[in-house]
Amino acid sequence: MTIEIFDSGDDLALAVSRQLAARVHSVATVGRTPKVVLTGGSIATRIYGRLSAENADWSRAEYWWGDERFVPEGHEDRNDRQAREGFLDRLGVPAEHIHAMPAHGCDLSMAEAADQYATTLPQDPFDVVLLGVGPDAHIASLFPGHPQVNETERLAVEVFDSPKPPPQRITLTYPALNHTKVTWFVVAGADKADAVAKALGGAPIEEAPAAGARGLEETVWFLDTAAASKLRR
Ligand SMILES: O=C1O[C@H](COP(=O)(O)O)[C@@H](O)[C@H](O)[C@H]1O
Repeated sequence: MTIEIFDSGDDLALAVSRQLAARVHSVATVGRTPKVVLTGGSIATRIYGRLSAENADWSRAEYWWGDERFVPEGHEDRNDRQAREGFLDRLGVPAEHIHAMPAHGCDLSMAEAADQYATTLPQDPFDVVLLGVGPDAHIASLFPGHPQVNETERLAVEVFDSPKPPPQRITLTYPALNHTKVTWFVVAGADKADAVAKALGGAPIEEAPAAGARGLEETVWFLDTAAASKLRR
């Protein structure tokens, strides 16, 4: 596990966008399809806004989400809308490479929608899972004290009572999130400092869900100085 600390959120976003471009390029160069799991959240907006400046064949990659808000398609709260507007649409990524989670109004119950999404996940590990972290140390829509953190069978599950609005969501679980070569946490801001300190300080997943995510080959915490400010040196 590695921690990289940057002077600002913008510096962090620049570094992550460059490293993601390099990763996508290196996977594509050996003839594989890069498989990337996207996150929602504030720092993700800054990262996505920079990706078009990086020279990678973004259209070769396929994209999934770690979690999604169960609101209608195109709703401003959708994590897929954030990524589509940030880079997927701008860079012309083909629709068949974009594996968005089902939306409210899709004729499936939330449980059915979660199970249906699980069928879209690849058999091989993801190449990169990006994870934002909330001030309560949640990742994706795995929240402290919620039963989804203890799910060991289903790869995607429904959440009816997210403490952060909107309450209805679908989230990947640890068995899916951790089926990845690389996990990159992306965290900026002083309001995340306690969460980062807890997750890296060995708190149980029930208290700090971020503590339970890791890559098979690499786990990196990209932090700005504010988010890193409560880490013990
Ligand atoms: O609701 C969510 O929150 C987290 C973190 O968001 P932030 O704005 O506090 O950075 C995000 O990782 C997750 O994907 C999203 O649905």
